[in-house]
Amino acid sequence: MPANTVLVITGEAADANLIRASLAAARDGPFATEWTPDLSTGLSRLRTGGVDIVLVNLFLPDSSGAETFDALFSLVPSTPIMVLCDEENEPAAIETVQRGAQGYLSKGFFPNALIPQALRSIIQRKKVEEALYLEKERARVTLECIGDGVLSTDVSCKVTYLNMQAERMTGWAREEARGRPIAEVLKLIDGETREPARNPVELVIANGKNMALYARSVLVRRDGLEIPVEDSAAPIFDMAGAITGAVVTFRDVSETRAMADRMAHLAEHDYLTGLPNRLLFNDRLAQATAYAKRHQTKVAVLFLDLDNFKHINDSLGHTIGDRLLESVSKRLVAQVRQSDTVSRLGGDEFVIMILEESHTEHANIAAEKVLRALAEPHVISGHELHITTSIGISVYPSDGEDVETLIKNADTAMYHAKRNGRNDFQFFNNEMNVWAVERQATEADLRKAIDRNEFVLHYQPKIDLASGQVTGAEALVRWLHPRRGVVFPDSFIPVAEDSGLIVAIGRIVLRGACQQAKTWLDQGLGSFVVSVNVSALEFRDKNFIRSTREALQETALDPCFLQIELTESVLMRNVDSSIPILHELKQLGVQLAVDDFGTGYSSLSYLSRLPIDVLKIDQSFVQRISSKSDDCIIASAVISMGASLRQRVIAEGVETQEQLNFLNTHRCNEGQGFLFSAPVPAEEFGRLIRECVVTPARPQ
Ligand SMILES: Nc1nc2c(ncn2[C@@H]2O[C@@H]3COP(=O)(O)O[C@H]4[C@@H](O)[C@H](n5cnc6c(=O)[nH]c(N)nc65)O[C@@H]4COP(=O)(O)O[C@H]3[C@H]2O)c(=O)[nH]1
Repeated sequence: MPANTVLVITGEAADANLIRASLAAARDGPFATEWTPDLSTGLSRLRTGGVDIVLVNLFLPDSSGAETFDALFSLVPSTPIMVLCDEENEPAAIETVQRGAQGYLSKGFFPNALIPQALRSIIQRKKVEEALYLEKERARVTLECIGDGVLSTDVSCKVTYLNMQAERMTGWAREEARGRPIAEVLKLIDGETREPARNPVELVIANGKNMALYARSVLVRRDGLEIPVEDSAAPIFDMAGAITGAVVTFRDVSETRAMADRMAHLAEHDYLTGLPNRLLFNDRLAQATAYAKRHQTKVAVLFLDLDNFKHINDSLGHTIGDRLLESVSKRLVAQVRQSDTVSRLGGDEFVIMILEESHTEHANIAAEKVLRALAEPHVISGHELHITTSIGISVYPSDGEDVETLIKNADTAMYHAKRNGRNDFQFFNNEMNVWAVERQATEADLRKAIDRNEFVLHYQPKIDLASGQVTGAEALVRWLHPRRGVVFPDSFIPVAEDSGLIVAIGRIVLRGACQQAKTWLDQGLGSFVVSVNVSALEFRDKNFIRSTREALQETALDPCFLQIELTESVLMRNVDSSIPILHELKQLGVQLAVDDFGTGYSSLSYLSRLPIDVLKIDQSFVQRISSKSDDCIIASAVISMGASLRQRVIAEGVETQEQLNFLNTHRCNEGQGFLFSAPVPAEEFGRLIRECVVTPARPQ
């Protein structure tokens, strides 16, 4: 054990010797005793360090009384100082004890055998005190610096300590809070029920175990502000293992809880419209059907698909498309009751769950209201957008007992509503399922057909009614199905349009028709135009112009021999965006024809704005021509409309001589129909031309 160094500062050498002798006799270890006769040499010695205890006589040659002590204490505050005194100086010595001295030693005790022991214990106690002080200081600084609130109580749950963060969060100053019940200072409520929550400190003291706070705890600050908090409490035990109190630490989790709430909301809602997403909708529908089962009620599912959304999105951009979806979702929510759920499944598909009693009158009413509300123009960024929707409705339990079936069947019914002319609603029936299965099979077969190129083109001649010359040929696609044989376009074009496969099929047709026209030209069969039908989806496809150009280039066909037929409804659906596409096509050098003319709602002013070469009167008008029919008036009106627009007019579906006579009388330019020839394969068409089998038609 290293010797403890004792510095004796006294002007009396005899006293110093007595003490030295006393310490030399120490049995529990050595002392190194040093002596200085006055304060200044004492202070110098202390500055060099290594002194464990100072024994000082307050009355020195260069200093006297309390001043002596103060000078030493201020230099070495953590070194114990004992004052040496005689009876007469005892009051001054006692006073230094109040100023920080460890004690005093009267002259009569200098030789006492207990002195070494006493000094040793003072030295050790001072060291322990110093270590404890540092420990406590470290803990205090840590507690004041950390971002969590820390609060401790005694065993009766009275507050004993709050760190600075706890002061801020509770609104209680440490001094004010001390001694108050914890429930008053740390006031917690259940964030969900808003009932007071039992304070964790009370539970910890009762159970003697650590515990976490209730997950949705909210701290009510002294001024009433509510802060969501999270954390834990732990008991404090004394050395004997008895609980003396508890510490609770808590942290402001407003941001993390808000973030968690946001994440939970996002997981169940559509980011764009804020409506419940598919996940939440499915869950609500499952609950609603379970309720309906118990109470023998019904649930209707309305499946909505916006009719022209894709086109608006493609032509005006996604920002406007998004705003339109927001506008649609607001209108949908406004049309149904609060107990119903409107959800966006994605894209332009929405579903609505309607709770019914025993009938489906709410679904009926809601569908009608939705159709009306959505058809009102949506004004977005200066554009007046018109959109309609098709709605399919399935009803629990008759159309399905589970969520998946109900949505699938409502979707199928929506499909039928769309096919029936859009802007309408349709209840599901079981026959639709058979149809849906067939449709699926057709779609799957069509995909294979594209890969295997199972398509052929038939050509139907167009005849100049005055000269009887063939002026052109309409290319009409046929599908050579490996099992079903020849499939006509009406059976597969709608499926191809709905599935988007029409774009690929259209390319095959376009290229095939250009190739055939070029072959006929090269064979010297005469100069006539070959026309192809182009669906809405192809026409609006951003690559349409490019693939038309490529087909012409690859086949080396002069563009003036190609005609693109577009139905009136395709053109009129969005005239503003149709016009630039039509102009681009015209720039390529191709001809443009309006198919099924008369069935849409084109006005003359619109038509005059379109760069159209040919109007094709829909066959329904032609076929109703008879001597007494009023339809004759329409047919003649359409012919004169074409003439006034300086466009060639072709009558489609000419079947009888009577119709032909009528058309000739009204100076219709061209005709097409079974009277001249049905659509035929390319070789046969070539033969027809070569052998002049097509009957020239002269007015009779
Ligand atoms: N009752 C009657 N019908 C006649 C007469 N003359 C011709 N037809 C038929 O009327 C349809 C005329 O074609 P469309 O109106 O463009 O109507 C076409 C067209 O909209 C569509 N289509 C045909 N080929 C294609 C194609 O390659 N692409 C696209 N997108 N659609 C096509 O399928 C529809 C039906 O085509 P098809 O079955 O070939 O039916 C053809 C043709 O065979 C007649 O005198 N009387």
